[in-house]
Amino acid sequence: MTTESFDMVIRGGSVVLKDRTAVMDIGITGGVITGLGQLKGQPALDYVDAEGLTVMPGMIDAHVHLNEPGFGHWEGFETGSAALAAGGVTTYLDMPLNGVPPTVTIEALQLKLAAAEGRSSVDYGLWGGLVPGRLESIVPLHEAGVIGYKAFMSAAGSPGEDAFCEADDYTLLEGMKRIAATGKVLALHAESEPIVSMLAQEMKRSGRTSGADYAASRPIQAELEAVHRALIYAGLTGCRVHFVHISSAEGIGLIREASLRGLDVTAETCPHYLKLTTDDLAAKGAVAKCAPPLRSGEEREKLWETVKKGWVNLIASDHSPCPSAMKERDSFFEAWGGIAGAQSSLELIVGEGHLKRGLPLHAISGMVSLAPAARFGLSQKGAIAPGFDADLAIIDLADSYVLGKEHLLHRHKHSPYVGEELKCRVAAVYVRGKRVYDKAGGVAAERSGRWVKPGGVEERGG
Ligand SMILES: NC(=O)NC(NC(N)=O)C(=O)[O-]
Ligand SMILES: [Zn+2]
Ligand SMILES: [Zn+2]
Repeated sequence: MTTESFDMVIRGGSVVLKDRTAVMDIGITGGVITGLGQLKGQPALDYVDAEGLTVMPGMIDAHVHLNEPGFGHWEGFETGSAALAAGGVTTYLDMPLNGVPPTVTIEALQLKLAAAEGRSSVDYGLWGGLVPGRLESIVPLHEAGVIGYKAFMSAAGSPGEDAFCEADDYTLLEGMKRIAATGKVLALHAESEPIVSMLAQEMKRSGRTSGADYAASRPIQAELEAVHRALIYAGLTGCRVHFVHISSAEGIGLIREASLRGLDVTAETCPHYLKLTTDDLAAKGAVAKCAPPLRSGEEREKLWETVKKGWVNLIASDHSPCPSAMKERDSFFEAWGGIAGAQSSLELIVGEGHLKRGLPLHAISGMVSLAPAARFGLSQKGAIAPGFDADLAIIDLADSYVLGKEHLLHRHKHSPYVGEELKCRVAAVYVRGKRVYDKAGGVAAERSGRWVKPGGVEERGG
């Protein structure tokens, strides 16, 4: 493909395509990839030298909790998106529950959009919520352009008074029926409330409140029971379901089997289940607390096997930040559940998956970029190919470093990955052809992230 003159050519990088990696140039015009291949001799206004570096599609982080409106003191669009940009993320999908109010009505969606406008370094989509008593919001939220809907099958931790409630079985079934009619996806936190609340009560009653006790109170069976039930509901209602943060190989296997039987279901896991284990709960404390909890080293390796077999559809951070003091509680049960990992996902997965375990880069890119774009209808995004948005993460595979608090750009400087060696590093990030981050200069002052809706990009403001 040729063009008269590019706005920019990124020269000589190892470019990660859908099915292979190859050294080539990327020509960009008007924020879109317009040339790919050997572009030497073709004029451009600007050149970027990527020789010796790897150019991946920017990560699309499908699972991020930012806390605006209302709880910007936990995490805001500016700090959260800065961390994401530095981590090679070019689009993120914000979950509906950690802002106040939660995104369960059109009014709340408008508040979320107003809070985000002009303040995000990278593009973003917004999830709506499925909660009891709000079934009437499903269609208006769909029409307004939410990515899909998030529901919890066990109690959801959410800040503020106006809490985001878990869906009872009636809400789940009726909600799934209505969501099916919109064609959108229901993202499910699948843990059985009866199992986890019964076991948590037992632990707390007997004074067992360590990290290991917390993990034991949310066993893999809780995940499997909820996945089973939701798969049956998906079969009954025809609802497309995306299972977020699956923590076990068995859970991934159940979802994979159901998809082979014809259900429209996908599975997500997160970098923390692929990097950390229950040992880290003792070593690192509640910064490593999340739900479902971290699993054993043996389980982690079983999960990697499912990744290698291509059974995991996508990987997302589940960045769920909080003030650091909320991680410092005597009882593990009282600490905030959520891992602040936004900045490290891509570096971790490339390091652990490609550099350590030999997974090809295009397979990683498939899980972190192409699959989320395809699953959630972001047709302009997720691949390095002509006609796609020039959303790119340039990675230096030889630049390993130990993550320190000083690197973190999100609001509260804790992460379970502090002190860990990351085997590669994001060198520069482009969103629609604009540089939003580079290692030397940090995050660009101009915050040009836009709201993306399934089926296209919403132009808001300037
Ligand atoms: N309120 C949250 O951010 N919850 C999240 N917390 C985790 N994963 O520990 C989640 O996705 O369930
Ligand atoms: Zn969840
Ligand atoms: Zn989450």
